[in-house]
Amino acid sequence: MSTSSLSLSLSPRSYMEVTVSSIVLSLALVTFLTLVWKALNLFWLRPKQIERCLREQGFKGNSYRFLYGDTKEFISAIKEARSKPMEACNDDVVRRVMAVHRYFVDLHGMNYFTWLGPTPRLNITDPKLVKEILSNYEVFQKPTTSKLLLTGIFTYDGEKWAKHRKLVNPAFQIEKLKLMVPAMYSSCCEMISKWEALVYASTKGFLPTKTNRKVRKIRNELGALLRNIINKRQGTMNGEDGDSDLLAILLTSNMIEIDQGKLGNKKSIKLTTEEVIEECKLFYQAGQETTADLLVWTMVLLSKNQKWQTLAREEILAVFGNNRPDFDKLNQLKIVTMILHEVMRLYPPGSTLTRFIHRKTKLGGLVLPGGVEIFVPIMEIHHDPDLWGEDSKDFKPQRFSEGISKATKVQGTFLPFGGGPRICIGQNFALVEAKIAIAMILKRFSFQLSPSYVHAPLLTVTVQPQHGAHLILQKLF
Ligand code: HEM
Repeated sequence: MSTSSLSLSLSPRSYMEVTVSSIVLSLALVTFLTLVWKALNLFWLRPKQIERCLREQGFKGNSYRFLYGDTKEFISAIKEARSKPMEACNDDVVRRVMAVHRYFVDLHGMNYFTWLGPTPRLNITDPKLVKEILSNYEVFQKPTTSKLLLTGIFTYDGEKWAKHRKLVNPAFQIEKLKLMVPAMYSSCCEMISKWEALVYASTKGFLPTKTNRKVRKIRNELGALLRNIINKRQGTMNGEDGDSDLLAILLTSNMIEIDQGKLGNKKSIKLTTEEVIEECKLFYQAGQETTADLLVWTMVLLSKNQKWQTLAREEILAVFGNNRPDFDKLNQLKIVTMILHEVMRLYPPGSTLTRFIHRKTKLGGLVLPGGVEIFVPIMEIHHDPDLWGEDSKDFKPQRFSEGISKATKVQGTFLPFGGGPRICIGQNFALVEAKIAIAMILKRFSFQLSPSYVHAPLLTVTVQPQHGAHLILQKLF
């Protein structure tokens, strides 16, 4: 039978069915091949292309391995750090806290890149480049990984971030912070009363000690401080009207007027109540751990350096006497401020900053391909002897005696709160809270490390003492 006689024998209907099914088949094949191509591009060709580009610009790193990247190295470096005592890290805090980073520095030098699966992560420590990254928030955006953990202004980008930041800013202005001092004070009072009760209990035989001492694992209570302050209905505590907690202030002060342009019309915008609550939840997450860490490391370092503990206490007594800490006098706490800065230099609660570039970007003399994550190791920068001097690993608050700018050889290298337009919105809040807490603690107690304390700083989300902070508190009067 000839072909022409076969085609003639098909009815128009069955001819259409053959055509439709072949179109469907072809479409399915094209879709499948497109997906395969996309996957191949995403998981192989693109990473390899980026790798070539980074090597051409002088960066070193492992060759990209399909899908895994450097995952195995990440896991084993973290495991090893957790299991080792500080002495095994040559007493180098950075080596223990930033184990993965140091592993790659040892392997490739400071200009290295690693692979988070198929995403390359580029280490940048040059202060000029860091400044450029932090200033240009529209190009250097927050990576998706950070968006998995948090929501709110911490993770937004572009216009949404700008709008939220503008609306939330007023709640953190000095005038508003002043209103929060009573809430901070009463939260600290609650914590200190608890500690006093425990110390008192120990003298009644609760702990078989002769003096009124008690070993406290203090970090959890310090963490609870911020929880109270964010939503503590102060009401009329000091004869003041209204609420003075952060949530209330945010709800009442989050309205701004924006100019509509030519006609000079003004339009008011504000966050919805849900958005305000969302932001407050973020403040718990972003502020609680970080501030607790600042306080806990301050107590650990003041325990190790009794001279500074005494100096700080003397200053606090000279400034406040028997009165409760008040906002205007907090500025007079020069020694306490130096101590807090030095603690955040050595143990920055957020030890790294990360950004993501979506498209080809110029950075200093480099041209980086899109799809690269940038990694700024704050703790490494804070411990760099070229920036801070040969004594960079030592606790020396006096380096901040003439302010931050004179403490370092290169400006912009003290980054506990990040930098640029996205600098920590809660930095003044955190410092006021920390000063009040430290002032109240130092007035009531002296403290030292317990023999059971093991110095083991570790990076979880923030830099924390792996086995807790075991301190012996002694009531002063
Ligand atoms: C010692 C305490 C604190 C430290 C060390 C700290 C550190 C930081 C750092 C390093 C950043 C920048 C992150 C980045 O650029 O990727 C940041 C941002 C932020 N922090 Fe803090 N923080 C502290 C306390 C607080 C507190 C108490 C709050 C709120 C009550 C807060 C709220 C925020 C928010 C909302 C952002 C995002 C700002 C934005 O992207 O515009 N932080 N913080």
